[in-house]
Amino acid sequence: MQARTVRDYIRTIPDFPHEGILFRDVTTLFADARGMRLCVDQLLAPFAGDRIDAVAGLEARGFILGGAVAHQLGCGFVPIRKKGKLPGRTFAQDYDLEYGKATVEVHADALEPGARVLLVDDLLATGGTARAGIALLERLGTEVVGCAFVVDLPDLGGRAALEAMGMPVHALCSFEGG
Ligand SMILES: O=P(O)(O)OC[C@H]1O[C@H](OP(=O)(O)OP(=O)(O)O)[C@H](O)[C@@H]1O
Ligand SMILES: Nc1ncnc2[nH]cnc12
Repeated sequence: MQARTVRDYIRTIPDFPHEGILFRDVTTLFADARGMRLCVDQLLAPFAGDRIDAVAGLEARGFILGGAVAHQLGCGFVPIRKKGKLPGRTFAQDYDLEYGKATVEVHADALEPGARVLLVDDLLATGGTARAGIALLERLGTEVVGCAFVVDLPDLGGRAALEAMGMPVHALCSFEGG
């Protein structure tokens, strides 16, 4: 039977990358033409009436979605990368992950102050990555109009943390229990 919803295309792999983690694998969603189309359309739907000047995506899976969303909107794409990958002058932000610690960076001249930016990633877990991305975008003087994710893991608290900051959060599906 044909998969119907975005959630149906996502594969769960237990114990990756560590024992006890249920890894929600979006490669099976991205590999499907209809799945990708559903993702891009649904990620944008709540922001249809908003002015969006740019899309920012979080490395790595947020690049795949963010590029497609930016193309659909007809605006530019700004990568928020793991430490040490961007060649120009950067701002950096440390953060905690569900399984580890990391640092993300953005080019200091990536966007004009006042630009209205949509932040895109594949998955929201603790929200540490998204909060680091928002902090970088705000350091550039931009306004983050919202965050759009394919997957929310509500038990890990990311949505609650973002909403407590007053950030609009849009997720296409959720998995209870991590
Ligand atoms: O809400 P959080 O707890 O911060 O977790 C969510 C982040 O974790 C995953 O990326 P990961 O850091 O595994 O990097 P990758 O996309 O480069 O594999 C996912 O793609 C999000 O970016
Ligand atoms: N459970 C999970 N599945 C996929 N990516 C993740 N990033 C953080 N937690 C994850």
